[in-house]
Amino acid sequence: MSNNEIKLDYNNMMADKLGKEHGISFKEIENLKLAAEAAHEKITDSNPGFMELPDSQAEIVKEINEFVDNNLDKYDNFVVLGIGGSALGNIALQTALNNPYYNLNADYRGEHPRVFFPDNVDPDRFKSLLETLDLSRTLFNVISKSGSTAETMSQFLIARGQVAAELGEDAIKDHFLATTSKDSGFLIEIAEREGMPKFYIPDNVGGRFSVLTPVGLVSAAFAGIDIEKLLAGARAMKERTATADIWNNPAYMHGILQLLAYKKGKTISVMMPYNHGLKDFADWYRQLWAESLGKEVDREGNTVNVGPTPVKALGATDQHSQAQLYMEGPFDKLITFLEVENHKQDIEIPEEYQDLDGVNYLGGHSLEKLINTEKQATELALTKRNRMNNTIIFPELNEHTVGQFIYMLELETAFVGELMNINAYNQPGVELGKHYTYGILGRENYEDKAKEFADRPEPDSDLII
Ligand SMILES: O=P(O)(O)OC[C@H]1O[C@](O)(CO)[C@@H](O)[C@@H]1O
Repeated sequence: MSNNEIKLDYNNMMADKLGKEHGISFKEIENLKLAAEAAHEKITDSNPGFMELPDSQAEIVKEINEFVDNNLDKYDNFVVLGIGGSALGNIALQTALNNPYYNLNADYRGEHPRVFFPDNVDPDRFKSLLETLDLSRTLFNVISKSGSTAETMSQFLIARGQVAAELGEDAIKDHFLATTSKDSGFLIEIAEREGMPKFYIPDNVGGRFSVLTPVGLVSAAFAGIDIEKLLAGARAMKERTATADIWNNPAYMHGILQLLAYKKGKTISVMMPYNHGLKDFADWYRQLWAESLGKEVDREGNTVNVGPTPVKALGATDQHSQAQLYMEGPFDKLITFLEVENHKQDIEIPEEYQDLDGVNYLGGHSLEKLINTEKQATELALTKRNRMNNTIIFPELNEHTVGQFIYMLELETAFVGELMNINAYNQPGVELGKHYTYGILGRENYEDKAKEFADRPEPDSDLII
């Protein structure tokens, strides 16, 4: 096992640690062996688009790196306009792999631009960003697979309007690039009309599985992240997880444990990194898990209404916010810790106040020692209370380990989808709310939704207090 390999420690999921009621037996895992083999076969046969990415991106990586090299000196700011799968992976990569103060400190950035992910359509947040940036030194990457997401297209229209007003219509092509489907949606049409540079999202890769396509790779490369190493990490995990042998496949084993936990009533899957750099990967995981596995019907069309609820937490911060609930509340959670053995930097706690025993024990330790000890202490405390927990261990946080992690979680999601006999690649449940918005805002062909909204029952004022 190489030093740069992430590992799964699932000791604290097992019945010998947690007791029969709350733990999992080897037999329960073994009983899923045949189902796992069948799921493995289905996945390998259908070969979902995300599985090809570690091997198929060499050309596009070259193209992205060339584009970045040719454009670095033109921009001080790089802004991602996108939401959901078109933003979360980008944010997670930036938080995990660049210095936390990258945007504030030119020494950390070198020749690379500041990066911004407005993500939401909160007017205060977006207007303030545009007021803050020098638009003549800003490149916007408009990312939308469908090319029609209301939030992203609104952000684009506003930013486009301001660039055109300040710098002229001819400047649009120099300040916007489009990352979208090659053959469908409105964004590709706009990009062509404007002469904007374009990167394509493969049709067979869904938004939440797309961080290793230009969706995540372009902003990462602009921010100085080594995208070849990222893909090499994904490739290493792809090789490791090519086996149907659940005992040697961390993606499948984590998936099986999550499924067994769900069946035992632990319907909440908490991801809790003890490393601030991984906090936005817990957010990325939330979308991946929720949209993929939260489904009304199974593959045969039977109503099943299934799906674990993914929750993000952060150690040590949430020890002072959530730990009470995790320790003593309902037995409805499985906690996956993310631990980084060697942090990028460390800092020693000075030895002061030797006469104060509530403070003096800290001196001489480092913050890495403190945060990793707190993780181990929380892990033991939870285990003593028969609370399911397991850990994905990163030897270090770097492109290679992050690439492994992304691929592992994506494969795990696809695998659990197969075991649950649901389609993990669609998200029909998000449409109705979008359609009401279209109708209310006057989009053509959504008049029935506008009418349904207008005709909705008046709220009972007695119930508004
Ligand atoms: O990339 P797009 O098409 O703008 O979609 C953004 C997000 O919206 C969703 O379709 C949900 O509304 C997600 O699945 C997707 O990641």
